[in-house]
Amino acid sequence: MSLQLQMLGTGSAFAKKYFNNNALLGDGSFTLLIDCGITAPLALHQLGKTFNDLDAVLITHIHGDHVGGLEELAFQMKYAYHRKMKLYIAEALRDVLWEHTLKGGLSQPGQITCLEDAFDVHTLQPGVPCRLSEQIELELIPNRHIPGKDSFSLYINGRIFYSADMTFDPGLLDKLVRERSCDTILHEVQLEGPGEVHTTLSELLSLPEPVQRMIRLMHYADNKDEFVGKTGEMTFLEQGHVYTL
Ligand SMILES: O=c1ccn([C@@H]2O[C@@H]3COP(=O)(O)O[C@H]3[C@H]2O)c(=O)[nH]1
Ligand SMILES: [Zn+2]
Ligand SMILES: [Zn+2]
Repeated sequence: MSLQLQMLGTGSAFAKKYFNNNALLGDGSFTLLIDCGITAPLALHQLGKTFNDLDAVLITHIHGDHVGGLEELAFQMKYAYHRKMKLYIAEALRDVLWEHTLKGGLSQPGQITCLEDAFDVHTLQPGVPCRLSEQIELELIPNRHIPGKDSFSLYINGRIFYSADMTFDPGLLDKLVRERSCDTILHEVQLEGPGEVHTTLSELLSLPEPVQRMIRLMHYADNKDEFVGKTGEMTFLEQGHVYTL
């Protein structure tokens, strides 16, 4: 069963050539937006789409390049399209998203006073697969990104790993490939410098070649073209292209 992946953007948080690393994942009759960053409204517009073309949005963690477009999404759904967008979010992120990110802009006494007034909220528990559509099942995997902040990777249809933002975790990748039938890895990459809160290209290059061949790189800096041909067996995802997974 194949899925379609179209990256709204493939850029790092500070990239200017590329939009924020947000993705459209579709099964033909259902479209999920994975993360909705600051640039998501413009990126979607440039692909000739609107928020009304989406069925649901999922948030991996609370950083502007992953949640900064949610206020516009919620307002457009309420005042232009007159419906609520389904929001899939880890239970651990639910209150943080409202209290620390969205409340200031979205709240309107008597109209929008909580996250549920703005979205059709579906909370997810890590490790518990959730069926989003006939052909999309998704599980949250807690990852290490910013110490002390919750953040999650995604495991889709028991075979596709979507790292979101995370530090290098070769043990997790090895386990997914060896024990959980993983055949596709969509992985963030920091091309230069120490990883700190991300996974570096040199760390990914230490993985066995068969694992590298499963990896498509995303969340990269503006100088990505300098690294074409220097990524071992791994290839770059390009924003806007439609991939069949
Ligand atoms: O301890 C920290 C926290 C953050 N940052 C930067 O801020 C960005 C926030 O979005 P991001 O997670 O896509 O990328 C992060 C980094 O670029 C950092 O370098 N070190
Ligand atoms: Zn990011
Ligand atoms: Zn982040």
